[in-house]
Amino acid sequence: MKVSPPAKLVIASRESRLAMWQAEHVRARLSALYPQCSIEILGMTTKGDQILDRTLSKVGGKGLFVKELEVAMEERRADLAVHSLKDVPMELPEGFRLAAVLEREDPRDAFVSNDFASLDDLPAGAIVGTSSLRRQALIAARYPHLEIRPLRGNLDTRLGKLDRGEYAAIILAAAGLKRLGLPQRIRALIEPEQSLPAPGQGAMAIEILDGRDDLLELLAPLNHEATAQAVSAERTVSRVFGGSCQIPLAAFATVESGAMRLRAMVATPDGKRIATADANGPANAPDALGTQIATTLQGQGADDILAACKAMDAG
Ligand SMILES: NCc1[nH]cc(CCC(=O)O)c1CC(=O)O
Repeated sequence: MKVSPPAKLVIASRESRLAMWQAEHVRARLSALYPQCSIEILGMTTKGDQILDRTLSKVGGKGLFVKELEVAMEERRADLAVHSLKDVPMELPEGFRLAAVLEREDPRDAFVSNDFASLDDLPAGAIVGTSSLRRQALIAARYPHLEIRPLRGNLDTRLGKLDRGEYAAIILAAAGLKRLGLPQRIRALIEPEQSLPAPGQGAMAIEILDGRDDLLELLAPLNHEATAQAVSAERTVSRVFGGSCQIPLAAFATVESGAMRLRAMVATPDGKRIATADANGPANAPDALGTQIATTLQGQGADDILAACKAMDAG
């Protein structure tokens, strides 16, 4: 069936350079599919972008990056919103849904430094910047001699702090650096075996108002089935453990010829206690595999680990 697009579509996006790149990417793909449709990008600042001084988890979490965009869709100032899936809450607010998940970029974490080639090369006491509890726990577990300090802000801000010498090295998502045309900043890619990615890392998602079935059809060609299956399993794991970014949690799925491999991890922020799980299943039943992995993690004491995280957070 031939889809007929409206005369005009508006994409809501955060204003960071990465968010704008992603919105522009979606705009270009939609323009190629629907050349007669005029597509605009509505850039906006979210609360999450404004809060740079506190741990995000303490002030409201991932929802802070998407709320303003959702309001724009509710008020019909925008038709769709483009997000880094990693920043999208596990449960969307009522009235919204994901319409498409785009093919994943490199899901790995990247080691970025001006003076050192890899984590292995850092001397004792070297300062590593990351505000991700997942990255913090994984580094603390393998490199207890390094000092981890918070690092917030958009990618350019973070790179600026590294370049001013505030850190010996920082850890960033490879996907963001590649999209911004900064792959040369990556000194080493950290394999999933060493640093298991966060749920959804490297994937973009398009969110719409529930009920905009006109858009669903229009956006369907942008959906990448294997990526959608993988991130669905990853997000199920996160959902089982409360879906917050207050706990160090990783979940990473790969799909090949209809088969999925899902790996997941929960840890205490100091990396002293870690539960891991690794399982295979059919790619077309991602939620079942996600639930199964979560159960395995629970069998390894994940709930204890989470209780310990909460106790540390309160203390
Ligand atoms: N937490 C912020 C965030 N959300 C998405 C990305 C990068 C792109 C992606 O993972 O899709 C980043 C930066 C980072 O983690 O370094």
